[in-house]
Amino acid sequence: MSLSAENTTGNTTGNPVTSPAQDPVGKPVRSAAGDAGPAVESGVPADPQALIAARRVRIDEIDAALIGLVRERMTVSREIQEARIGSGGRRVHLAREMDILRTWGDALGKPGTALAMTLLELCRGQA
Ligand SMILES: C=C(O[C@@H]1C=C(C(=O)O)C=C[C@H]1O)C(=O)O
Repeated sequence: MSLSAENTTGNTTGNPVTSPAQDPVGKPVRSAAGDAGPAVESGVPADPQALIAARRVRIDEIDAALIGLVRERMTVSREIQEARIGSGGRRVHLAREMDILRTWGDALGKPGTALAMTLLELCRGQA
């Protein structure tokens, strides 16, 4: 499964992006959503409701993929914890958790750290 972003322009608005190079005369072009109707040069979708509906379908797909990945992470994490406990160790490994919190914080800031704490709670229970 791939979570790679469809949009390589760095645009995070969810709005279609058109460039003068692709559309020099400003005529309507297909939107980034593909099925959300034409967009215009300004980047304002001609049919915002169609765009919103189409992009929500994609958000639902992304959420389903994320939930699947979280469930897989829980399974893998449990395997590690059980192996460690089975060989006389502890469930929690604080140094490893600090690395994970740093990774998420570096990528996404404070909310990223909070998200990582939630992930860790899901994976190993309350510390
Ligand atoms: C999975 C592990 O065990 C625990 C769970 C972790 C996790 O879900 O990422 C991280 C550290 C440990 O507290 C591990 O040590 O890697």
